Amino acid sequence: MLNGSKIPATVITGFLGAGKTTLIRHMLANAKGKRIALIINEFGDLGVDGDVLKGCGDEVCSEDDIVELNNGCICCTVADDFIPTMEKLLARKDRPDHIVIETSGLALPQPLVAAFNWPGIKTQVTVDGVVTVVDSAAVAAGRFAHDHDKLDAQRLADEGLDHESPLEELFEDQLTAADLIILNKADLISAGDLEGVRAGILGHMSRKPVFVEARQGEVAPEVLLGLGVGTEDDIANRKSHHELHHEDGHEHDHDHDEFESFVVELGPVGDAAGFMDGLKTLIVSHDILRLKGFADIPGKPMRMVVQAVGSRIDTHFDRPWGGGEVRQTRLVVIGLHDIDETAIRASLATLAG
Ligand SMILES: Nc1nc2c(ncn2[C@@H]2O[C@H](COP(=O)(O)OP(=O)(O)OP(=O)(O)O)[C@@H](O)[C@H]2O)c(=O)[nH]1
Repeated sequence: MLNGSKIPATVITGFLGAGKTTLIRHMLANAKGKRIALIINEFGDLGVDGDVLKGCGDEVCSEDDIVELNNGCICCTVADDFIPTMEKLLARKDRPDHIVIETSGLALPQPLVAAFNWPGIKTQVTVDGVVTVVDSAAVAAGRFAHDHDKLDAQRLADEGLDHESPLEELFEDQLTAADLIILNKADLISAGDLEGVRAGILGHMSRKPVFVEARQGEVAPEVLLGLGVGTEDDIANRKSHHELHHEDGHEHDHDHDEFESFVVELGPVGDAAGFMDGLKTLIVSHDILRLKGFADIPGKPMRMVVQAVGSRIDTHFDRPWGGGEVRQTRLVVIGLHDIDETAIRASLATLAG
């Protein structure tokens, strides 16, 4: 098959809460009839992103076109999950015009992009480009720069491990793979700080990808789709820390054991405002990296979406609870491996009342 007739696939990566789902929602709402298939991978097993996207009501994102892979990070389940999913997608009679893959915020894009070199895939699909979404406000606040001193000390003591924090390493690996970098959340910082973020990223890179600034993931689909890079042919030049480490002869599996996630199920939240205040304190005191899900607020016909990235919390009511649907509060919590799950569960139960 000629290159021109391959289906283009865009890989959207970026750390937890950077704005990947927001970017995809905006893209779908503005896709102008282009038939897009979505593959969504999440670290926590609650499937919030898929649910948010299915709830958007756009014609281009019918439920049939959304495949959720919630069985761990896509980079570790390429052979078992991703390849079979792609094969099924390609076997469909109504093949999509474009495939968009949202990786989990903890995934390394490299193994996923490399999978496009698998024989059954390479002849039919090409990676149009890797888009890395950056939470510019979090970068400006130093979120990815040596902020986990305890863990760093541990790693420094262990000769077998890299000497960077897991957040910093992952952030760099996701940038290393990028063809296009979206400096998202530009609304939260000054123009000067945004310039600082751009310069800081550029200073760490040997390649020079394209940068686009964004607010609320608002990037025109023509900018995101149609990069035409064929990234699978260049992925060997964009190695992750993990791959470089292996080349040095170290045996250290990339298995996400530096991060932990769990789902908390609660009853109705009596005092929504008090709950959010308490949540903010809890997030800071336990260094929760990401918390998201849905809450049942008594007296409200709609379910409330809860989105926390660091101590920033957004809430909104997205849709009415369905007729046969059990009203329930369900939150996924993600943190570093030593996160105190028992204490967090107990505090959340107390806060919900
Ligand atoms: N202020 C501001 N908030 C944003 C922007 N983009 C996204 N958000 C908010 O950030 C939160 C996380 O956004 P998501 O799109 O869910 O992020 P994500 O990268 O898909 O998150 P994970 O899949 O959990 O890694 C949500 O509350 C969004 O509304 C932005 O440009 N500015």
